[in-house]
Amino acid sequence: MNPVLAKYERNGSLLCVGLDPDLAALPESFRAQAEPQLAFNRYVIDATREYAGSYKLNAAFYEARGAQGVREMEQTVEYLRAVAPDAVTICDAKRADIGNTNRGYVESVFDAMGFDAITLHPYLGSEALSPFLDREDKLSIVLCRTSNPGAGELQDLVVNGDPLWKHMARQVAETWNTRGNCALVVGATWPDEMRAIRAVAPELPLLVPGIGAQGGDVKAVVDAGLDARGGGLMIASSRGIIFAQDPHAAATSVYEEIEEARKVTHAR
Ligand SMILES: O=C(O)c1cc(=O)[nH]c(=O)n1[C@@H]1O[C@H](COP(=O)(O)O)[C@@H](O)[C@H]1O
Repeated sequence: MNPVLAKYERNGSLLCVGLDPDLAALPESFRAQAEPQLAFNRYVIDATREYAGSYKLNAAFYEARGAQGVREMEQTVEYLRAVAPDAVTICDAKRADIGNTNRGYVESVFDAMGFDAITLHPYLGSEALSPFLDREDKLSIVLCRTSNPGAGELQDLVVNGDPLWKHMARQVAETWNTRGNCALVVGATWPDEMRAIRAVAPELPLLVPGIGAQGGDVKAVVDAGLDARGGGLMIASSRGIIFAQDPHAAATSVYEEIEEARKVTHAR
C-alpha cells in the first residue's frame, strides 16, 4: 500500500486542518515573534493534533514572506513529523509545468521539505506530471472540481459527453492512478458533483476544502463522498479552525460532526 495512504488509514481521522497562517490575520502576540508563522502553527498543531488526520499548508501564505516564510513552512513540516508522525502533510501549491521542470518541484516539495503529498493542476496532462506520478511513496492530489463560485467556467465544459470535472475524475481513476498514489480535490461546496465523482472514482481519496469559511456542509460532504469502506475523505478547514477563538474546540466540533455523519452514512 502507498505509505501516505497507510498513514492516513492508521490515523483514521477524516479531518484535515489547513495551516494557512496569513500574517495579517495572526494575533499580535504571534506577529511580534521572530518566527511568527512557525510559532502560530505550533500553537494550532498542539491544539488540534488529537483530531487531525492531515495538515494542509497552502504555500502562498508562506511564500508571501519570501525565504523566511518558506523556512517556517519547512520547519512546520519538521514539527509535524516530530509530534504528529501519523498525520499526512500536504503541500497545497497547485504545481504543474512541463516534465523536467516538475522534477524541480518534486525535489523541493517531497525531498527538500519532506511533504507527503502535493496538490496539482491537471492541465498539462499525465506525461508532464509523470515526475509526480512516478513517486510511489508520495500522494499526488489532482484538482478535479474546485470549491470557488466560478469553478464551472472551464470545469463544466462538456468533453466526450461529460463535464470536464467528471472526465478528469475518470481519467485519474482509470489511467493516472496505476501506482495507487493519486487523489482528487473536490470542493465541499459541490455535493452533487462530489456524488457523481465518487461514482466514477470509487476508490480515490478526495481532498475536500470549502467547509467552514466557504460555507460547505459537513453532512452533505460525508453523505456524497464517503467511500464503500467508510473513509476516503480528507475534509479540510483552514480559517474556520485556525482563527477560531479556541482552535481545539473548533477542531473537536468539526471532528465530531464528521464522525457523527460518517456513522449515519456508513450504517446505510
Ligand atoms: O486545493 C485546495 O486545497 C483548495 C482547492 C479548492 O478548490 N478550494 C480551496 O479553497 N482550496 C484551498 O483550501 C483552503 C481553504 O481555506 P478556508 O476557506 O479558510 O477553509 C485554502 O488553502 C484554499 O487555497
